[in-house]
Amino acid sequence: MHPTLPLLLPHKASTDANFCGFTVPKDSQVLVNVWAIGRDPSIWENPNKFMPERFLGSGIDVKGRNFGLIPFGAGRRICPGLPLANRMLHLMLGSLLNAFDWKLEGGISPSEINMEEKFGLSVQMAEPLQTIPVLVLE
Ligand code: HEM
Repeated sequence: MHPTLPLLLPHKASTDANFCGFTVPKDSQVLVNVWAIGRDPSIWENPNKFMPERFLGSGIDVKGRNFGLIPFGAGRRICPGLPLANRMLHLMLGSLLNAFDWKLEGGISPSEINMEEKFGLSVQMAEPLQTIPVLVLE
């Protein structure tokens, strides 16, 4: 899993809270490590493997109902742009795949793509993906 914001946005506890036996004092800053949740082998089989087909028929989505996968957060502060992002991503990806045939620069095969990540406030590919679009739709 490759969440855009590996620690979501900083949250603050509005009251003292008990979380899995730990006391979270009022006013603590709380960071949710969704990157680590996505790499937890007790939740995901082969967590480091890029396997989008793992979600086929699983019923798991990114809408904040499955806490193993919350790239948009969850609860009251869930990303309000989720419905827009969800529509735009499908539209953009569908249009790009429909209009172009994609080749990898240097003639490398898809399995050779370096999926390592570079960390910051957001996660990026350590080695940017270099692709060559070949127009198939006039
Ligand atoms: C793929 C695209 C996007 C991803 C992965 C994403 C992810 C996130 C995440 C992880 C948060 C923090 C949630 C939390 O801390 O619990 C967030 C908050 C937010 N996002 Fe997005 N977002 C995306 C697109 C958008 C778009 C398109 C908009 C606006 C049009 C938007 C507006 C916001 C706003 C305003 C917040 C702050 C909400 C709050 O703090 O109450 N996001 N987003």
